[in-house]
Amino acid sequence: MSLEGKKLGFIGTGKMGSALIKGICNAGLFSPSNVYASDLYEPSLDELKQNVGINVSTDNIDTVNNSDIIVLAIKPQIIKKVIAGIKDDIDSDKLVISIAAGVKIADIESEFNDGTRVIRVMPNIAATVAEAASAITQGSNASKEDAEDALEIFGAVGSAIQVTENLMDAVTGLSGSGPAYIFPVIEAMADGAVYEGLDRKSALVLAAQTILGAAKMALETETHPGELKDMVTSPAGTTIRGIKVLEEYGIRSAFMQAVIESSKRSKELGK
Ligand SMILES: NC(=O)C1=CN([C@@H]2O[C@H](COP(=O)(O)OP(=O)(O)OC[C@H]3O[C@@H](n4cnc5c(N)ncnc54)[C@H](O)[C@@H]3O)[C@@H](O)[C@H]2O)C=CC1
Ligand SMILES: O=C(O)[C@@H]1CCC=N1
Repeated sequence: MSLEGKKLGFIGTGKMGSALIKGICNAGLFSPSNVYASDLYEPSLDELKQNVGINVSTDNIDTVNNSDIIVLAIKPQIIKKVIAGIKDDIDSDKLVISIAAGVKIADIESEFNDGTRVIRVMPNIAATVAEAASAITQGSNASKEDAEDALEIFGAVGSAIQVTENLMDAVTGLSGSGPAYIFPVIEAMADGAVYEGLDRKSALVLAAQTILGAAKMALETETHPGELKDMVTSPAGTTIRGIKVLEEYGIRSAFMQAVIESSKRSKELGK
């Protein structure tokens, strides 16, 4: 196993860095003693040290020096500044993984010293519960083994595929941002049932489980979603009344447009 004996570092332990650290440690892919993380915000480091047992520091150089693979989990807007602070401690033995939305591999590589191995990944927040959908793409100095390592890391917290870099903005608009499109759907569906008299707790459980079940069917039956929808929709039944309302509100167009706009923003962040 190519990850054997390797140490994993995270620069940035905000929402996504923490989600990945928790998911990866829970999956048992790395023991917490082989995981290092740094951030400027000490409470998030303390939480990870206490609850997960990883090594933490407020100095990014500690993360770099202790790790073979370094995940940059900081905002796209500060990635250049953060790289400037670590680049001279990164040699060709280390692999850098950026999860920053929009930021192109060539722009990351140009901030590092020549020859730095870089992989770009777009994960999502469901890494915390080992259900992330991630796509990876390989930089010009990264090897096939580096891509395999990245697929193994992100595959341990969900499913991970490899794409060409020109598709990373589409992935960002779809699965990177996607959980945030679905959480309000869960809340809104539950609201409908609360309106009809169901208690909030039961409504949220049923709404979330309904989305989980529908997603699992789409993945496991490999049946077209239209056909799955037809399986639920009885002639003159209840479902078609609900579907008519969703169509009247332009639900398909709304979701399509959300993915397109988010992808556009990802492209903007890369400029
Ligand atoms: N939140 C999400 O669902 C997803 C986020 N991403 C990407 O992940 C990256 C991080 O996003 P979030 O975790 O949401 O942001 P966040 O704001 O929650 O976390 C960023 C962390 O970086 C820390 N930080 C700031 N300056 C630093 C420095 N100089 N050195 C070390 N740490 C520093 C902050 O204190 C903060 O804890 C972004 O590039 C984003 O595009 C990618 C996929 C999904
Ligand atoms: O909203 C964002 O910019 C980040 C990237 C994908 C999900 N969250």
